[in-house]
Amino acid sequence: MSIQLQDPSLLKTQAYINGQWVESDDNETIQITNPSTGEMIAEVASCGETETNRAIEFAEEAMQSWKQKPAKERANILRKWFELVMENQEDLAQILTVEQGKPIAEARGEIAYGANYIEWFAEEAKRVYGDTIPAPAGDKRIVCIKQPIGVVACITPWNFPNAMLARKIAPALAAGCSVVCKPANETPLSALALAVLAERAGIPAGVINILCGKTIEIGKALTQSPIIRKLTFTGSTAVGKLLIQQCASTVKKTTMELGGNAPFIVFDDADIDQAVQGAIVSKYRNAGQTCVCANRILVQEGVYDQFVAALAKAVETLSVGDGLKEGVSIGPLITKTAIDNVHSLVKDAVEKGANLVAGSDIETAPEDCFYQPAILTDVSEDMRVFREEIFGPVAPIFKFSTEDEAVAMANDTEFGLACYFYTQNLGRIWRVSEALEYGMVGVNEGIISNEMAPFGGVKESGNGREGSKYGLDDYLEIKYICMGGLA
Ligand SMILES: NC(=O)C1=CN([C@@H]2O[C@H](COP(=O)(O)OP(=O)(O)OC[C@H]3O[C@@H](n4cnc5c(N)ncnc54)[C@H](OP(=O)(O)O)[C@@H]3O)[C@@H](O)[C@H]2O)C=CC1
Ligand SMILES: O=C(O)CCCC(=O)O
Repeated sequence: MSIQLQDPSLLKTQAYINGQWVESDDNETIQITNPSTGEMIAEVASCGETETNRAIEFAEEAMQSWKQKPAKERANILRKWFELVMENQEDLAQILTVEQGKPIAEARGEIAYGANYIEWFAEEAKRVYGDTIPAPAGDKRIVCIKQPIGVVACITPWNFPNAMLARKIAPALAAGCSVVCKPANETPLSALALAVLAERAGIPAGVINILCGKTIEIGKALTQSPIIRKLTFTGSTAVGKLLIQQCASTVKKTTMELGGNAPFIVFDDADIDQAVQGAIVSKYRNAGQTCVCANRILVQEGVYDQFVAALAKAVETLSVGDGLKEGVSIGPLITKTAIDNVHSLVKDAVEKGANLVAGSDIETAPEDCFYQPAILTDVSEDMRVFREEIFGPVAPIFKFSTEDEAVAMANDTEFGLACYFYTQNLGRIWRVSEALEYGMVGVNEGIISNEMAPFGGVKESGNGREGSKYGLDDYLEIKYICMGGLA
C-alpha cells in the first residue's frame, strides 16, 4: 500500500459492525484506487443486505444505553473524538488525498472542517431544551420534550469523504441516536479511519457502524428497515429522489443534501479583485467537485471584459497534479467517467458557440483523471452548462444587463442550494439576497460553509439543515405531554 502514515492502524479495510472489524460474509472486496496514479491502494470488504441488517440490529441495541447516558457524558465522548481527529489530522489528510485526490492542504482543511462539526455538536448535545406551553384549561399543563429519533442511516459521497460523514454522525450521536453509515465506494478509507478514532474516544460498540460494497442492496436494506427512523443523504439529486421513494414505505424522516447549480453574480459595482478571488475559491475548490461550487458565473456587461481578463490571469496560476505534491492547487477528478462528463459539457458549449478562454484542447478528453481549469465565455442559456451541475474545474461566464435579469437567470433552475453575488450597494445586498431562491447566499464571499451556519438547500437541492443550532432538530422528535386533573 502506498499511504505513508505515522499511525498505520488508521488504515482499515474491513467493515466496522458492532465494534468489530469484519470481512464481508462472502469475502468479496471492492478495490480502492488513487485517482492521481490509477494505482490500487486497498481492497475493502464488500458488504450487502445481510451485513447491513445485522448492523441495524446492533445499532438498535446499542442505542438503548447510548440515549440514556446524560447529555454531558455523550458530549465529553464526542469532544474526545474531536480531539483525536485533530491529533491525527495529518494521517487522515494523507488517507483522504490518496483515495480522493484533493490537494493535501485542502485535505487538511477538510479534516479540520469535519472535526469542527464534532466539536460543535459535542457542545450542542447539552442544549436539547424542551418547552412548557400555556394550557387551554386551568387543571392542565403542557410540556414538550425532545427525544432521539431512532437509528439513523447515513449515506455519503466521495467528494468530502471525511467531513460529510462527520457532520451527519456528530449530530446523530449528540441527540442520542446510533448510526449505520454507507460511505461512497470510491472513498471508504476516510470513513473507516474516523471509526478507529471514535472507538478510541470511547464511543460504545454498535453506536457507529460503517460498511460499503453492494450499494443497491445496502440502500434497500437501510431504507426498508422499520428500525431505521431517519435517512440522511448527501449526493446526487437522482439518487436522493430514489432514496426518498424507498423511504416512503416506512415513512422515514429524511435530510437530503443534493445537487446544486450555484449562480455567482458579479454586478457592475463590485470590487472586481474580491470577486475574482471569490470565484477562484468557489469554482476551483476540490477541482470543482462540490455541490456549492459556482456553476454559472453571471457578470454585468459593464465589467464583463475586465472580470474575464482578471479571472483568466488568476486561473493561469493554478497548477494541476497529484494532490500529494506541494504547490498543486487542483487535483484529479474522481474517475475517468467524471472527466468524460465534464469534457462533454465543455464540448457542447463550444459546439454551440462558446469561446474557450482557458483550458486544454477540446478535441479529445484527457486519458487520465486530470482536467485543466477552463473558462468559457459567450455562453448562452441553451448550453448544457446553464442547466447541469458541472462538477469539474470549468467556469462558464454569462453576460447580463440588469439586476432583474440576473436574478431571473439565477433562479431559472430546479436547484436551490448555494448562490453568491458581489456588489458594494447595501440596498442591492438585501434586495438580491431576499429574491434569490436558495438556501445559502454568499455576499462578497466565496466560501460559506462552516459548522456554525445552517447548510442546506431548497427546491430539488434537498431538505433539512446540517450544522448550526438548527442541525440537531433533524435528529430529534418532539413529544408533547398533556397533564390533566391538576386543579
Ligand atoms: N450534492 C453533492 O454533494 C454531490 C453531488 N454529486 C453529483 O452526482 C454526480 C454523480 O456522483 P455519484 O458519486 O454517482 O453520486 P451518487 O449520488 O451516486 O453517490 C452518493 C452516495 O450515494 C450512494 N448511492 C448511489 N446509489 C445508491 C442507491 N441506489 N442506494 C443507496 N446508496 C446509493 C453512493 O454509493 P456508491 O459510491 O457505492 O455508488 C454514494 O455513497 C456528480 O457528478 C455530481 O454532479 C455527487 C456527489 C456529491
Ligand atoms: O459538495 C458537497 O457535498 C457539500 C459539501 C461542501 C461544503 O460543505 O462546503
